[in-house]
Amino acid sequence: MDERMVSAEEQGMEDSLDQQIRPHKLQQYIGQEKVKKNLQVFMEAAKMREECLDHVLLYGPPGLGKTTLSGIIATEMGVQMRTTSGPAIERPGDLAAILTALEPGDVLFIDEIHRLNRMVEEVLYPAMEDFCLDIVIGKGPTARSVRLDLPPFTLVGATTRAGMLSAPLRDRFGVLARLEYYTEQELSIIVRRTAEIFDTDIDEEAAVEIARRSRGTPRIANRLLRRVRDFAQVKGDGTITLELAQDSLEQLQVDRLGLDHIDHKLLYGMIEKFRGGPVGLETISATIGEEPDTIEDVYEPYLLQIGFIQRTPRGRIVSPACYEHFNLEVPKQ
Ligand SMILES: Nc1ncnc2c1ncn2[C@@H]1O[C@H](COP(=O)(O)OP(=O)(O)OP(=O)(O)O)[C@@H](O)[C@H]1O
Ligand SMILES: [Mg+2]
Repeated sequence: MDERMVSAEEQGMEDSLDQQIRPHKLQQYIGQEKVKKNLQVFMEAAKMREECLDHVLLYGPPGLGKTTLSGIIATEMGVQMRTTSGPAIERPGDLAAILTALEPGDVLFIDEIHRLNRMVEEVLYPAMEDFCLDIVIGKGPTARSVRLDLPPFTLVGATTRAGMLSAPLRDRFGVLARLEYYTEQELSIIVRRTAEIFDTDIDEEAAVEIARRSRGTPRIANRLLRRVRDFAQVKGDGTITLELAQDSLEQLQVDRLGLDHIDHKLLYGMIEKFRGGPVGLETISATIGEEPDTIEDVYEPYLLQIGFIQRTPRGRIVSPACYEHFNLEVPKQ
C-alpha cells in the first residue's frame, strides 16, 4: 500500500518525531473528556490506597492516542512504562521474561493485544489476576509446576479491534476505555500545541483548516501540520496563514474534508459505474482494483463515519451528502 497523507497509521520516522510532541501529563491530553475524568478518579484512588492502578484496556481506531495515554498513566502514577506488543511476544517464556523484569507498580503496555497467541494469553491470566506465574520445571513424569510471585503491575492493553479480544482476556481488565474521534475544535487545539513545540507561528483559522481535514485523528493532524509547515518555510515567510494552509493542502491533494485521491477513486467509482449503488464489496474491489479487506478496514471506516457511504443489506450506497460534497446531482430513484 502506498503511504497516504491521510492514513491514520504510523509512517516512517513518525515514531521518533512523536517523542517530541506527545503530551506527558493528563492535563495536556486534549479531548476524550469522559475517559480522562474516569482515569483521573481511578488513579487518585489507587494512589490513596498505595496500590497500582487496575488493568486498563484502551480501544479505538488508530492514531487517536492510545500509546500516548498509556505513557501518561505511567507518568501520572510516577512509575516506568515498559512497552511491547502482541505479535512481539511469541512464546510464554518471552512474556515471563518481561513480567519478572518489572519493578513494583510499573505499567506494562501491550500494543495490539488482540494479536497475542493463546499460549501466551494463558500465562497472562494468573499474572493479571494474582500477580503470579505458573511455570513448569522439568519434563515428563518428573515435571512439576511452581508458582512464582510477580511484582504488582498495571497492564495497559491497546487494540484497534476490541471485538477480536478473547472474552477471558477482556474480562480481566478493570477499566475499559474507548477512544473516540476528535472534534474539529479539539484537533485545532492539538495543532496549535504542536506548532508551539515546533516554534512555528500559525493563525487560528489555519489551525482550524488543518483540523477539519484531519479525519478526527491527531496523528493525521500532526502530519498535515508538519507538511504545511514545510510549505510555509519554503513558499512563505514561515508563518502558517489560512491561505497558505489551504494552498498547501490542495497541493497535497487533501480535500476540505480530509479526503484524498483514494477516497475520490472509491466514491467516483461507485457513483459513475453504479449510480451510487447499492453495490457489493467484491464488485467495488474489482472496479477500483483494491483488495476487499483493504477497502473494508482502511478506506471505508472514515467514509462511513462521515456518512458518505452507508451499508445496506443489498450493498454499499453513496449518500446524498457525498454527491453534494462533489457538487454532483443526486440521481433520481
Ligand atoms: N489527546 C491528545 N492530545 C494531544 N496529542 C495527541 C492526543 N492523542 C494523540 N496525540 C498525538 O497523536 C499522535 C498519535 O498518537 P498515538 O501514537 O498515541 O496513537 P495510537 O492510538 O497509539 O495509534 P496506533 O493505534 O496507531 O498505535 C501522537 O503524535 C500524539 O502526540
Ligand atoms: Mg500506538
